[in-house]
Amino acid sequence: MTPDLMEAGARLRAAHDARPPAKATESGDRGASYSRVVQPGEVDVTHGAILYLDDITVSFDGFRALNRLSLSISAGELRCIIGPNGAGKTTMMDVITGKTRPDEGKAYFGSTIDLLRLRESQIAQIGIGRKFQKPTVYEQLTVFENLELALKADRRVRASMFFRLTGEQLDRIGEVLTLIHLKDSAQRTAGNLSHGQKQWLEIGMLLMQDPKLLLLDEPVAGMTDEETERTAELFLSLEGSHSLVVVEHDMKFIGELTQGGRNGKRVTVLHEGSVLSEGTLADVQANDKVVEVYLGR
Ligand SMILES: Nc1ncnc2c1ncn2[C@@H]1O[C@H](COP(=O)(O)OP(=O)(O)OP(=O)(O)O)[C@@H](O)[C@H]1O
Repeated sequence: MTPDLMEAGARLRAAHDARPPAKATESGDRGASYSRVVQPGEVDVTHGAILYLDDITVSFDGFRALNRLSLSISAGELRCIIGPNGAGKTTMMDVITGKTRPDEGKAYFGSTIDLLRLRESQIAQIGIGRKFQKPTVYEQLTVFENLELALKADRRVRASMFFRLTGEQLDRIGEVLTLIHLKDSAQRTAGNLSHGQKQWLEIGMLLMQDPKLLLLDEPVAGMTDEETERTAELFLSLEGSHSLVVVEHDMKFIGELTQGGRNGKRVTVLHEGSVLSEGTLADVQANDKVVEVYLGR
């Protein structure tokens, strides 16, 4: 590994650990009484749900960004979340990933892991990966190096200094390169990729950490039609082996996601911090309240 790569890894880890929660009102006292040891990769989905939010409320200076939000995502499900600007979609992701602490409610990963007792870095380690809207790849590194770095992101700096890729890990990088359509670009500098390719690379970096649940915030914003279609194919290929929550405004993309893959895919419409409607895309599009919210009637 090059010194540059080691430094980048150290910076990534330091930045990750240093990030404070936006609101830290309850993690300390709630966690103290009956904490459990979190084993990486261990999620109990025997009851079917991989994510369970119950009555979550988040207030900012008295304004309820989330208002008693309840939502359940099944293991292996691909769930689309839509909603007008300000509906609370980003705040919901922030609660799941530990960036924002709710005032009230419960958030469970599987049936046993209480997310509200974990720090942001712990939540990432137990298998919840988040893709933000803007791609944040290492522009000066190659595509391959970005994926290699993602493998090491959860290692301590000292361990990563002596880290060598095993054959299995090389195979995994190869698999991910194929999945994200960047096999032929492995040695290209990430800064030279198109916007869509950078988005795929970042999704690939998440996949390197083998998340059980992927949270994807407006993944196709700024993509061409062809890139959007390929992204839908990619997500559909992950359905089943991963659980995906996709927040998106692009209804054509939502249409592609709901028509492909498993049948009966559900769409959740958020409005004013709560679930306004949930069902198939046809169900929610036919719902009068949804039409009213979107068309302002
Ligand atoms: N840190 C904050 N302080 C004050 N208000 C906030 C904060 N974060 C979010 N809000 C408000 O909470 C509401 C929900 O915001 P949020 O970003 O979750 O909505 P969204 O559905 O993701 O919107 P968009 O589709 O525009 O990204 C908005 O009215 C927003 O202004």
